[in-house]
Amino acid sequence: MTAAIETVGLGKRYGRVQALDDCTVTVPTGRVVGLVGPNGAGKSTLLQILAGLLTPTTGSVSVLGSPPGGRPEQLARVGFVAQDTPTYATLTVSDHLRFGAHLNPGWDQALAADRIKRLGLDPAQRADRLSGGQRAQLALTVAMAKRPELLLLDEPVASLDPLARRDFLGSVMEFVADHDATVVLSSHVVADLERICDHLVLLSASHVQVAGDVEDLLSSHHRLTGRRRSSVPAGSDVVSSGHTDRQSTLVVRSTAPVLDPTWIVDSLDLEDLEDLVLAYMSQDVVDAHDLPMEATR
Ligand SMILES: Nc1ncnc2c1ncn2[C@@H]1O[C@H](COP(=O)(O)OP(=O)(O)OP(=O)(O)O)[C@@H](O)[C@H]1O
Repeated sequence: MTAAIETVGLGKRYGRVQALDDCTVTVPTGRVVGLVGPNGAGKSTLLQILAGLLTPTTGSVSVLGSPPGGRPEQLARVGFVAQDTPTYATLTVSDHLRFGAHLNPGWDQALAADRIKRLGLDPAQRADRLSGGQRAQLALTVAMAKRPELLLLDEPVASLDPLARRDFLGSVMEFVADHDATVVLSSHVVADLERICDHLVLLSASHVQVAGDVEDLLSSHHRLTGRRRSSVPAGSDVVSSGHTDRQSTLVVRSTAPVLDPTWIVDSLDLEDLEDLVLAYMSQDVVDAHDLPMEATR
């Protein structure tokens, strides 16, 4: 099956700034992807490359099996809402829908009109008189009514209050369920996205630190508790570590079960996802040699 997104060794340089480096990611179709990373990690750069708005400096990228951007048929398959949820200040809500219909051959007017009605937006209201949350919903409506196979949303909930955030994410979930689309949402905070994402790509300092289905990420990481200076189990990579005088607690990555009897091994669940992401994000990825313990690898 064709991947929704496939990048190999992707890099983007702006002058002296390496915004994205050696980024290799495969996202299967039908996933809701959380693209998570701190400020300046390269999230917007990656999304703009996927949308065909930026050309990479190195590497290759394929979106729905073709190079991004370029041909109109390819552009019609991808919806993109940029970070500042762009709308046209002096155009009304209904102008936006007319504009969308004019520019997009696959425009779904029924979907657009139904969403505007359900959101309680006044079709005659100018975009610059809408609240931030309403503007975000309008931009999302226009992107959804294109009926894209891939929807790219750059920090869509950053400026929304908790209620608007819930409504917005609910709309995204509904769209995914109804149209079998792939969605990528970026955020600084995994807590924003963990309710709806089944796949994560974690960018930090322009590199992909970890990527995969949430279920696989959780099952390939373990929390170990044991005597300080116990050996790190063979085949495990230490993601984070904490120590008291007598005890060490590690989060390790290991695809095989950890069978070392010197450690109590706990599996991770969805509640641990944020801590796991934070450990990677803070580049707390610890080399076993730095640990106050013997490494058996
Ligand atoms: N047009 C540009 N010219 C020069 N440098 C840029 C440009 N756009 C982005 N950068 C730099 O590239 C790096 C990655 O920026 P990018 O906007 O992709 O990160 P981000 O993860 O989306 O950040 P944020 O979460 O703050 O939006 C940053 O160091 C940024 O300063």
